[in-house]
Amino acid sequence: MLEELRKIPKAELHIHIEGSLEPELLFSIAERNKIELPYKSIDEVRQLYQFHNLQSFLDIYYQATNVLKLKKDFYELTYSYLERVHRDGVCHVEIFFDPQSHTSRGVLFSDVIEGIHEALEQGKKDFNISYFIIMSFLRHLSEEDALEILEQSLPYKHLIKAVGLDSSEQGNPPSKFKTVFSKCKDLGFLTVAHAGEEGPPEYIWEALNLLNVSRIDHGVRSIEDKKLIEQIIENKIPLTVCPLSNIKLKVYEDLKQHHIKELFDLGVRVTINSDDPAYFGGYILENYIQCKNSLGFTFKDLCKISKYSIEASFLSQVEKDRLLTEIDEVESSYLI
Ligand SMILES: Nc1ncnc2[nH]cnc12
Ligand SMILES: [Zn+2]
Repeated sequence: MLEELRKIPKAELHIHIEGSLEPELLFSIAERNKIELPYKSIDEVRQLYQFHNLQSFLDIYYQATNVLKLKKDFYELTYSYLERVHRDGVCHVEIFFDPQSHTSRGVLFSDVIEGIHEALEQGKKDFNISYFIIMSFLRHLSEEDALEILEQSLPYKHLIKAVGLDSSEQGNPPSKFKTVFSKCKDLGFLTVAHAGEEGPPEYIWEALNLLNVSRIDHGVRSIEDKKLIEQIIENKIPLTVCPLSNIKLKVYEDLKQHHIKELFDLGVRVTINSDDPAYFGGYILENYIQCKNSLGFTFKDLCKISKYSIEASFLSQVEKDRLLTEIDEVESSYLI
């Protein structure tokens, strides 16, 4: 079954490229950039990856991000991720990057986006993985800061498909970013937002009604609001769920308690993603496998979830139809 799961063409729609920085790469880039790390070994770093909530993770994530300085670093980070998920059967990625966490340290916006973009182009040639880039605003910063980075991004607008909203959720509701999201829409960007990871269902309502998002990132706390679930089902709003992330960040104590299967059974278009795979114990395929093992998803269910990931992507309908047919072929060859 593992081999069959690997073969299902999947889209990954919720991956922070900075969250794919494996300790090995962290050390090698730090050495190249002559940055002294506060840890001595890879093992010591991995031991730090015990989190009790989102903020305890973000503190370590932003610290590690500090080693990324040059275009070459962003290229290497992104290409390593693609090399890795190619083995998981990923055919399309929509990756987040957090420009503010780099430009605030003096890194050039151009180096960040060009490094990421060139790696994605190379990955398309080498692994046949298509892509879109999503620029994420850091919600713990002000809306003025978001407007400022939006301004800096405009020369690279052709490389950015959508904007998102991430970082510390509690106390930073989507409504804080209404103006910048409205400006982004006017400029032609699509929009997504993290909501209902740790924050209440009200934040999901705000993301839908005030930011007009195409997808909700995480969204697991929608289960607490019956009306919201009805709305999500009726309007076919996809949720980009990250099961192993939710366990590592203690949204749930155990995968068996996760609501993804309940949401799926209700008819919500859930997708399975990795979020920050270098920190959370698994890339996308591992998330699929553990959902199957802990929550009783069948192979057919997981094919349906992959189809949701294609349908929820920003690909053209022609591209979607081609990939949906490929999933049908994998599914029927397994079920024969
Ligand atoms: N899981 C997550 N939630 C919010 N912001 C993030 N940035 C990176 N990972 C994140
Ligand atoms: Zn995320």
